[in-house]
Amino acid sequence: MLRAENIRVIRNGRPILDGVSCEVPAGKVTVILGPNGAGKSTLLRLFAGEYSSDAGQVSLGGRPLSEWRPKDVAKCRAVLPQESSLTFPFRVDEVVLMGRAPHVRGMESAHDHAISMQALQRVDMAGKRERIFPSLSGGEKQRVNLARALAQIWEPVGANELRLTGDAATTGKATRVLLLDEPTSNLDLAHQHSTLREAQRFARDGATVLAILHDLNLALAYADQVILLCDGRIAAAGEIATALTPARIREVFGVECRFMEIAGQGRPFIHVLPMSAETR
Ligand SMILES: Nc1ncnc2c1ncn2[C@@H]1O[C@H](COP(=O)(O)OP(=O)(O)OP(=O)(O)O)[C@@H](O)[C@H]1O
Repeated sequence: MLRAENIRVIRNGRPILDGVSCEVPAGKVTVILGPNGAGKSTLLRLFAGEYSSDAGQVSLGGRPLSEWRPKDVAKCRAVLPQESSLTFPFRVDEVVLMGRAPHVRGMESAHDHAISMQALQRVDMAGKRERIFPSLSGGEKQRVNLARALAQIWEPVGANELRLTGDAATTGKATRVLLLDEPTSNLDLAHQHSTLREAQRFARDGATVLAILHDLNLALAYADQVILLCDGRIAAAGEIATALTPARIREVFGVECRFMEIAGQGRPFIHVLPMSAETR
């Protein structure tokens, strides 16, 4: 479980997150939604340990992130960034194997290779495992990076090994955290869904999954919980069915929409109504 308590982040003298408190539970998919500039990536990067806050605290598994040893946290928290900066001509399978680095002593084992191969299969890239990473398309790179993140947290690491405190320690649960910054942004329709199904599979297996999405319909299809950000503050948070409503969407995104249902399809979807000339 991840927790943010009363977070304030200031950039250029201006708060870009202010008074943000939220919980991201294990076993669920939590999606961060909000307009451009709302603070979504900033919040995710705090949980990823890439930023620190000017006030408040971020904790993982009941312990402040600042107290985690980097080598412990790398065993149980994987991050899919928005863009890959990898330009060296590594092969695809080598890139995925890098995800196993926190677990490797000496050389990678046959087990590490097997995990990397399974992760590549999950993102439908096993057939391109010998390709040179920088030569891949944007969407293919994104899927390989997802495989690397999945390989990193493929297996739960025991609570004792991670020296967990609080709830996580008393229940003896292992912690796995998957942080996804716009994981579907470069993907075709089928791979958008398979990526989020994979994230959902990890969550159902006990992992804490937090993803930034722009597509409200993908959020409705895969999220259990949402954190709706607007101007650096939380506009709504909680179960998606109660937190995401047409009124909130109007308030936060400034668009009119209807929730529609197809009989037998389970979750509703959103139909955004065309903007009138006055509201444009
Ligand atoms: N280093 C920085 N210096 C100044 N302003 C920053 C810095 N980093 C972020 N910001 C500002 O903070 C706000 C939140 O940025 P953030 O990237 O978290 O938004 P976001 O919700 O992820 O947006 P998007 O949907 O466009 O990706 C934006 O207005 C951005 O310009």
